[in-house]
Amino acid sequence: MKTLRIATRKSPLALWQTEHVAAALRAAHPGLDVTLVPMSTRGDEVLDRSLAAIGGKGLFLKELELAMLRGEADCAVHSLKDVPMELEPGFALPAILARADYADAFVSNRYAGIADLPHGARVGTSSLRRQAQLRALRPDLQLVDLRGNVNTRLGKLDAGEYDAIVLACAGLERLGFGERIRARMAAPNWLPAPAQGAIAIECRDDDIATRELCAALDDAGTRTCVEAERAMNRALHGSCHVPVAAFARLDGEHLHLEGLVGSAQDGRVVRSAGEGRGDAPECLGLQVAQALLDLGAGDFIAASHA
Ligand SMILES: NCc1[nH]cc(CCC(=O)O)c1CC(=O)O
Repeated sequence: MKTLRIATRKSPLALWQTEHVAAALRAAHPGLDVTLVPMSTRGDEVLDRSLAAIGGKGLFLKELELAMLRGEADCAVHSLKDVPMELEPGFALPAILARADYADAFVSNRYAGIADLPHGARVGTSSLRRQAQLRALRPDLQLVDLRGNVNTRLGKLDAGEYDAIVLACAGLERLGFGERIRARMAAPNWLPAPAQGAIAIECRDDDIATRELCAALDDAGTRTCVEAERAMNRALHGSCHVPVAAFARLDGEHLHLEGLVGSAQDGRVVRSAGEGRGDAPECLGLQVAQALLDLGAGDFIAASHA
């Protein structure tokens, strides 16, 4: 019997997502023996500093990639929004699964939505993208850092540390916390992280057998949309240092992309949108990135790197 070992982070969300992929792989390939290889990453261990400060999202991938290079795992499962725009050389994404809800969630024990928050309310989020959009909507809010996994963040909200927090709907739904979503924060008023809600499988570029097994789970429509979003972000030198948001949807052959770049400092945002063909998502990503730069997005990007 063939076996496939999947490396995963140990957070409850990562484990849920990897179990989900493992079940789908078993269903697609009866007789395949799929096992999990749970691992700790630096991104999970260092919780007292912002992700941007300790080196960005690649931290969640590195240990898993090393395990694949050492031959201890065949592939790894990630939230695609945590995968850097430039994949490490020698690796590929043989499957991007059908996207779950892409939207963010307003979560609070007292208020129904952003508009209900009293003046100066404390809102927890460490995402620069969420901070920039919150500042643009409500300059009076007090934005407070909030790291840790989804369960930890909900725990801090319940302990009264925040009036509200913002999380991804997908992560809440997957962990069975869907009823905690007080309001969906969705396009066009509020944009998600590029690829939010999409799960990806990563493996070694030269591991053809693993690539073929995983390819059975690929969702072409999701891949098209997230390629446009990621191409836009890449062209803007997006990382977690720069507040960039993007959302694409495919309507037949037409691909629509909305993008936003914000300033985490002062609540200024620039937005743009474009339409293109579903067979050329990167072109559309570049086009919307250029439109954002023409509107002055470069100033925010330069300021974030200063
Ligand atoms: N930043 C961590 C992270 N990475 C992916 C998700 C949600 C699941 C997804 O986007 O598929 C989350 C939690 C959150 O932002 O609330």
